[in-house]
Amino acid sequence: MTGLVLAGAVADYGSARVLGPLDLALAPGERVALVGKSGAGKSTLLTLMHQRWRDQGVALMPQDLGLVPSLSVFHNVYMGRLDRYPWWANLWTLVRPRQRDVVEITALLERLDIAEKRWTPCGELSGGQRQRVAAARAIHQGGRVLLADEPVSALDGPQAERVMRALTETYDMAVLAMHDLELALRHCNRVVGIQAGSIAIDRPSRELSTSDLLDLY
Ligand SMILES: Nc1ncnc2c1ncn2[C@@H]1O[C@H](COP(=O)(O)OP(=O)(O)OP(=O)(O)O)[C@@H](O)[C@H]1O
Repeated sequence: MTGLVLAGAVADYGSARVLGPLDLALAPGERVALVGKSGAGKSTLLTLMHQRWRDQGVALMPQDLGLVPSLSVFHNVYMGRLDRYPWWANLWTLVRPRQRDVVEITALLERLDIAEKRWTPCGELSGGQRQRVAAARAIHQGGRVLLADEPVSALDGPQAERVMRALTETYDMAVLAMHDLELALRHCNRVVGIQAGSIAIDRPSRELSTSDLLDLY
């Protein structure tokens, strides 16, 4: 499997440059923690990666999660694979889900400790529960690379560990915007630190401690 390259990435809002120009290459096996203070440009960079790599098999877990509140947990997770099935199969699933999908999605929800809410509408879940559903949808989707914007920000310690493990076990390549530096260093093998729209640090996690990253904040 080959890697992915983002070259000459630039983002402007009006006349203000908020990111770049910057280059970033992602090699197979790399799980990158994107760190930096609020407003540094992490979400903007993830958005650019999503746009550039859209046809490369990208799963996106956005900061706002993008769930449909009126649909059940099961159906929101199912949506990760909507484009794999014909329209009539998707429509049928709304009314009568196929047993094999129910079994597969239930197993995934059990892994993320949210299976008991399988048929609950997402609009009736807590923030942490919704975040686990969005993680399950990203895992169910599959693909070459995961882009996730603060995927465990609403979860307590053990839940965050569980979700980070599930995400990084599923995807060979990933870029995850993270605020919890210890969690980032434990689950990602490369750290890219963003400061004022530029790359200030780009090193393997094993060479870093949380104190090395504090200058970014
Ligand atoms: N729609 C927008 N219009 C104008 N400026 C924007 C817009 N979206 C983001 N910005 C600006 O771009 C910069 C980078 O924002 P971005 O959301 O990428 O930061 P971030 O590092 O992801 O922050 P956080 O950790 O708070 O999510 C910020 O200065 C922000 O104010």
